Formats: sequence, structure tokens, C-alpha cells
Amino acid sequence: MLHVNGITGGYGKEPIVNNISFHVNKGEVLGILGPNGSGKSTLLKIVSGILPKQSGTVQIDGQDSGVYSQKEFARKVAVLPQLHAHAFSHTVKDTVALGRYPHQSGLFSTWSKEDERAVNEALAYTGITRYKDTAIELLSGGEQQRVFVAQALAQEAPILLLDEPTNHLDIAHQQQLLDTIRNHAVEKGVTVISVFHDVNLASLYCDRLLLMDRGQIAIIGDPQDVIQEAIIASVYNARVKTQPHPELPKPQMTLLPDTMEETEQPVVRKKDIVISSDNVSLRAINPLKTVSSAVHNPGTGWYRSFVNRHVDVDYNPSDVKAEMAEYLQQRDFHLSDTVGMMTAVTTEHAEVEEYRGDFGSVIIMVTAGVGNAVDVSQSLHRDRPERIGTINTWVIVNGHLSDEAFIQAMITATEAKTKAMHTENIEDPLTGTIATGTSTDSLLVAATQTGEQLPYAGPITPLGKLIGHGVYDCTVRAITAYKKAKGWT
Ligand SMILES: Nc1ncnc2c1ncn2[C@@H]1O[C@H](COP(=O)(O)OP(=O)(O)OP(=O)(O)O)[C@@H](O)[C@H]1O
Repeated sequence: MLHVNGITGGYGKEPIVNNISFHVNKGEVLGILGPNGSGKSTLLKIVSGILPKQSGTVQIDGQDSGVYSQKEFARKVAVLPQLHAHAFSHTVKDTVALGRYPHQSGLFSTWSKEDERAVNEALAYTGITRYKDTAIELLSGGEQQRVFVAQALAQEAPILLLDEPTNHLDIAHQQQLLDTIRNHAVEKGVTVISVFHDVNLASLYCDRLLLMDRGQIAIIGDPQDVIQEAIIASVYNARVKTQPHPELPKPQMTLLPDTMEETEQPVVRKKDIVISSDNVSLRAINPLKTVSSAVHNPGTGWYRSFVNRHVDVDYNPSDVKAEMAEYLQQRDFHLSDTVGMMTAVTTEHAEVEEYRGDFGSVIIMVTAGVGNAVDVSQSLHRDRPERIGTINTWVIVNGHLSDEAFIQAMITATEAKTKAMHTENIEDPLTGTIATGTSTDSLLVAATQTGEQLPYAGPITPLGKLIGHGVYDCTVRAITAYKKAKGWT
């Protein structure tokens, strides 16, 4: 569709962009990224013919762009420049209508039904129909930006070149506009090349990204190939961390501020875990990085408070999450800062212990109700009742865990729990085989993220050894306490 071969050019003798080559397919969205002054706008200006090039070619549909007349070119390519000059006062609709000029012919060009439709559609796509009779200078910066995007869309060219289309737009309008542009690409086959400053937006909306660095291409490829910590750090000279988008297979990046004060994270100790009649809780001074399968605030996050709440065996509110939130709030636990679990086990049977190693320490908390123990290899048994049974395990680490270490800590803790079930000879009441856990066990791993870096947590590592030993130890003790309370022993 569009082939750029070895273009070099700029504003004077010294070229700004050097030997740039890439191609864009029909219906593809290519994002151009790069630091300030890296040549993004200059590249777009050369491709759109606004700036002459010193060497290289731009081909559109297999033809050199130079062979097209100005109007022919405008029927092929619509351009949204970075800055808009509008010397004359126009209404919004008149401004958008200027996008139709390449479709007018003859000296006294007539306004056709097609023109009217294209303009009205562009006004609707950009959500500015209600301003159509307003003078453009009376609009806000963001509203004006949408008018110029509408003008480019009204041109109905198969190629759209956009320089920072979301400039001035609030997040809802950024989303709306980029959704519109993406839909034009997917449904109408429009080819889009767009300059972005926001790396995350570019990743979300573009098929491929071209990263500029000092007038040259640093890398061009899929978002996951381009948005890599080392590449972004070296081109932008910024410290970043990348992670997947929570809902889409698109990488996202987060800045790591250099100005973060090195906060002294107080070490969490066994004595910080408080056992009351209706819950086991920990209130840490600073938030801990946490992964859990809790009822309240499950998943990954940073939390300061942790609650393992005792509920009656027949606890069955219509909305468990809402009831739990109410419970936490009544006890002064900040809802957005607390992870909350539940158990029918009485809190006096909670086992808490601290295990110290060279790197720091691990505090383990376990409550084990093994009435509804399950042999997980027999989980498909057709007579299996749906009964709740809970072993709740906390692993609190005074150390700095990698993502892998969090996952390995969960594996190690689960294996240790299963081994404790074996040692205590806990059977699945349905099958009579040794149980591996219960039906609704919950696990939490939280770490202070200070001190020594702990890349792994399998049983070969000092951290994994403490977790394995500690979870096994506490689970055996918790099961023993449970058995005693139930009169099993
Ligand atoms: N009209 C101009 N005349 C002369 N030099 C220019 C002109 N416009 C830009 N430049 C220079 O060209 C270089 C690249 O500018 P360009 O606008 O292409 O960068 P950019 O990557 O789009 O930057 P930004 O992210 O700040 O928009 C800069 O060093 C700039 O000073």
C-alpha cells in the first residue's frame, strides 16, 4: 500500500531523518514513537509531501508519490498535522467540509450528497455534531483537535497520516477517537500511520510500532518486540518496567521514578500478626506487594492490611463480597488497602511462625479446616458434593521477590501444604484416598520488596527452603489443632 524506501531529508542541508525505509499494508495501523526531536513529525511531513526529501522514494499503490497531482494525492492520503493554523473564522462544519476539496471538480464545484454524507459521518465519528454551527475559535483545544481529525476523516482517503491525533484530548475522547481510527482500519481497510507520544496508547491501538531515535529507526516491529524495558530505557533514557495489559495481549509500560525516596520499609515480625476472637490480622506500616486468591482484593496489588476472618459454618449472605467489605469497614480496615480472606476455623487454631534466613525472614500464618478435604486427582468423582473447606495460608516475606519468585513461592507453599496433609493422614471422605488440600483453599504471598533481591523461590533456594519448611510446619500444627478441637484424636 505505502512503501517508504531510504528517505533522507529535513529543513536545511543537514538532514533530520536519515535513510528511513518501511512499508505499511492496507488496513494496518503503524504507530511512530520516539523522543522529542527524534524526527517523527519530519518523517510524516516528508511522507505526506509537505517537506521535500533529499533522497529516497515514497510509493503509494506501487506508484511514486511524485506522479500524483496535488488533488490526486489528497484523494489517496489525508493528513492531520501537529499544529493547525486557521487564519479565517469558520464554523465547525465548514472546517470539516474543507476535507472534501479533493473530491470537488470543475471551476464551480458543487456540493454533492456524497460530500454531505462524508462530512456528517466525520462529525458523528468524532462526536462534534452538536458543535457543527459553532465558530471554531470558540471551542476548547481538545474540541478543535477533534474538528481537524474530522476534516481528515471527511477526506475519505485510503491512507491517513496523523501527527499526535490525541493531543489535548481527555482520556474518554482519546479512547473514542482511537477506537474510531482503529475501526476505519479494520472495517474500511484504511491504512493509518500515526505519531504518538503515549507509548501505552500506541501499543493498544497499533499493529506495529516504529521507534525513532535521532533521525533513524531504532526498531520496527510488533508492540511486544518494541516495548521492551532495555529498548525504551536506551532510546528515551528513562527507567521503565513493562507488563502485560490486564485484558489484552498488548504490552504496557510504567515509569520508574528516579526521585522515589528510598523509604525504609520496616521489617514485618511475627508479633505484628494479631489474633483476635474473630480474625487474624496484620497491619503493615508500608504496603506489601501481594498475590492472593482472597475474597476481598484478590489478584496482584500493593496492600497494607491483611485479614483472615472467622465466619460461622452456616455463613451464607446473598452477597459475600459486599458483606465482607462491610465487615472490614466496621473494623477500620481501609477497603482499597486490605486483602481479606474467610475461614470457618476458629482463630485460636491459627498457627503463626517466623522463620529467619540470611536474606531476611518469612512469616507464615495457616488456618486449616480439613473437614472437606479433597484428593485433587479424584476431583471429577461424580458424587462429589459442593462443600466449602478451607486451608488459608499466608506467606509474608521480608525480601525483594521477582515475578518468578512470587509464582514459585505459591508452588512451594502448595506442595508443603499437600505434604502436611499426607503427614497428618487426612483422607478425602468420598474416596478414602489421601487428600491434597480442601475444596476452597486460599493462598497469599506478600513481600516488603526491600532488601536482598530474591529471583527464585523453589526449594533449592534459601527463600524456598524457608517457605517449604515453614508452610509444612504451620500446616501440620494447624491440622493437629483442628483434629484436637474436633475430637478426632
Ligand atoms: N520548521 C523547522 N525548521 C528547522 N528545523 C526544524 C523544524 N521543525 C523541526 N525542526 C528540527 O527537526 C528536529 C526533529 O523535529 P521533529 O518535529 O521531527 O521531531 P519530533 O520527533 O516530531 O519531536 P516532538 O516529539 O517534540 O514533536 C528537531 O531537532 C527540530 O529542531
